[in-house]
Amino acid sequence: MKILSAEQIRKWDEFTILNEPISSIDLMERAARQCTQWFEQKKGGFRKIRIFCGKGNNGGDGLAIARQLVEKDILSDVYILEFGSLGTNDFQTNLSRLHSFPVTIHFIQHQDFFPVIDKADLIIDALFGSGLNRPLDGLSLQLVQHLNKSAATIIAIDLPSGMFADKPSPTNAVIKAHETLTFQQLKFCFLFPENEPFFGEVHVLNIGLHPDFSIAGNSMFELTDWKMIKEIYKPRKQFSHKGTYGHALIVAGEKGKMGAAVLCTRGCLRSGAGLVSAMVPEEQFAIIQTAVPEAMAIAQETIETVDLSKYTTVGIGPGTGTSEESARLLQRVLVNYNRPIVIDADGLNIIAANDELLSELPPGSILSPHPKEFERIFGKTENHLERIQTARLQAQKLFVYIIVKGHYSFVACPDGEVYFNSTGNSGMATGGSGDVLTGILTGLLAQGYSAKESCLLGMFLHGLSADIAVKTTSQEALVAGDITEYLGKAFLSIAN
Ligand SMILES: NC(=O)C1=CN([C@@H]2O[C@H](COP(=O)(O)OP(=O)(O)OC[C@H]3O[C@@H](n4cnc5c(N)ncnc54)[C@H](OP(=O)(O)O)[C@@H]3O)[C@@H](O)[C@H]2O)[C@@H](O)CC1
Ligand SMILES: Nc1ncnc2c1ncn2[C@@H]1O[C@H](COP(=O)(O)OP(=O)(O)O)[C@@H](O)[C@H]1O
Ligand SMILES: [K+]
Repeated sequence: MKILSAEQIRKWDEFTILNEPISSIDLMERAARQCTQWFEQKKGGFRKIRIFCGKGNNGGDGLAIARQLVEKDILSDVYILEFGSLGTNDFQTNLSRLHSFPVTIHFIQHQDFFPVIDKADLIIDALFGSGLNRPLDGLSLQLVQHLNKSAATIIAIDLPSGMFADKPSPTNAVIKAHETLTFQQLKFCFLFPENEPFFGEVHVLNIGLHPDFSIAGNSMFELTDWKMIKEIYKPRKQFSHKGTYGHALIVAGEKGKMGAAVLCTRGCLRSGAGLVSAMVPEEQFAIIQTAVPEAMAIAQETIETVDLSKYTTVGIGPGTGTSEESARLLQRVLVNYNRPIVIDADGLNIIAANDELLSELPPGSILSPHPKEFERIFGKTENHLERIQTARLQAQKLFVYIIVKGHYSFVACPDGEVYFNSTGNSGMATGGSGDVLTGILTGLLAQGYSAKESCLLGMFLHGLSADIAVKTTSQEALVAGDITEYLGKAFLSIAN
C-alpha cells in the first residue's frame, strides 16, 4: 500500500467525490460516522465530552461528530477556535446543521474563554488536520498548551493538531493525544518515532475512498501488506530436496556472545534454508552443535582457506565482536564473495570503523542496522525523515538494500523505493531479535528469493511471528527465541 502525502490524499478525496460520486459534505459525514461508531464502541464513562474544532474541514469533522453523538444521546460541548476566517464550506454547513441540536457551542476568541478541564473529561481534538501548513502560534498555540496541561483523555481526529502530515514537526506545539483516529490510511508522520508521544495509539478508519484512484508512480514510500507478501511467497516444490533451497553460511558469535550465533542460525533454518553452516570460534563448537543440531559447524579460524563459493549466501555479524580477527572474517568474505550477503550488528560496526569496506560490498547485499548502527556508518541525522532520505541515497549509491530497524522497520532499495514493514510489536525490543532477523534474511536469500523479496518477506515474517507469539507469551515475556519458534505459524498464515 503506497503511503500518500496530504496533497495526494486530497486528490483521492476529489477523485472519490467525482467518481463515486458523492458530495464533499457526505464524504465528511461518512468520515465522521466512522469516528462516532468508534466512540460508541470504545468509549464511555467520561464526565463530559468536549469537542475542540478549528474552522477547516478537520473542524467540520468535529461538528459532524458532535451532531452524530447527540443523535445517539451522547451529549458534548463544542468549542470553536476563532481565528478570523469564515471557515470552509463543509465546516459552515455542519455548523448550521448543529444549531438545531441540543449542543452548547462556545466560540473561543481569547484565552480567557478556555474552559477548565477535569481529568475525567474526554477531549476530541478537531482543531487542525492534514491542512496544517505552518506551526501553530497565538491563540491556537495557547489552546493546545492548555489542553495538553489537562489530565483529560485526548482523542485526535485525523492528526494530533499541530503535527505536519508529511514532515517532521520538531518545534511545533502539538496536541498530545492518547489515541488518534486517522482516515483511510496511515499518514507519513505516523511512521516517525519522534511523533509517538503525540499520536499515541493510531486507529485507521476506512472511509471508503474510491478504490480505482491511481497512485502508481506518485509515491516512493510503501507499506508492506498481505497482498504484496502473499505474492512474494513461493510454496516449496513437491520434488524438491535440500539442495534446492541453498546452503547458507552464518558467520556469528564469539566467546560470551554465542547466543547471537544460535538465534541467527535457528532463524536461518526456520526460514527454510536447505542447509545451514554456522561459522563460530572452534572452542565454541559444543554450544552451537548442542543448541542447533540441524546446523553444521565450521571454525572461524579456517576463514583464510575455506572455499566460500560453495555457499549460496552468507549472513555475517551477529555477536562476532569487532576484534581484528572478526574484521578479517568480514574482509575475507567481502573480497572473496560476490553474490548478495547479509551484514548485521558487529559486521556493520566493523564497516563503520573501516569505511573503505563500503566499496567492497557485493552488489545487492543487505545491511540491517538499527538506528545507532546506521548512524555509525552513515553519520548522524536530525530526525527520522532525514534518516530515511540518507538511507535512500546510500542504497542507490552503494547498490545495496538498507534495512533500518525499529517499530516500522524500513528497507531502502537501490531503485529508490522505500518500504515500511507493517508487522511487529514492542515485545521485540529484547536482545537477540535482530539476530533472528539476520538469520531469516540469510535463509530466504539462500533458497532463491531475490534480495528485495528477502527484505520484504523477511521483515514481515519476523514481525508477524512476534505478533502471533505475543498472543500466548505477552509482549513482556517474549524472548528472541520465541520469534524463531513461531515462524512456522507465520509462514502458515502467509501460505493460507
Ligand atoms: N480523506 C480524508 O482524509 C478526509 C479528510 N477530511 C478532513 O479534512 C481535514 C483537512 O481539512 P482542511 O484541508 O480544511 O484543513 P484543516 O486541517 O482542517 O485546517 C487547516 C486550515 O487551517 C488553516 N491553518 C493552517 N495552519 C494553521 C495554523 N498554524 N494556524 C491557524 N490556521 C492554520 C489553513 O488555512 P489558511 O490559514 O492557510 O488559509 C487550513 O485551511 C482532514 O484532516 C480531515 O479531518 C474529512 O472531512 C473528509 C475526508
Ligand atoms: N517496538 C518495536 N516494534 C516493532 N519491532 C521492534 C520493536 N523494537 C524492536 N523491534 C524489532 O526487533 C529487532 C531488534 O533488532 P536489534 O536492535 O538489532 O536487536 P538485537 O541487537 O538485540 O538483536 C528489529 O528487527 C526491530 O525491528
Ligand atoms: K486534529
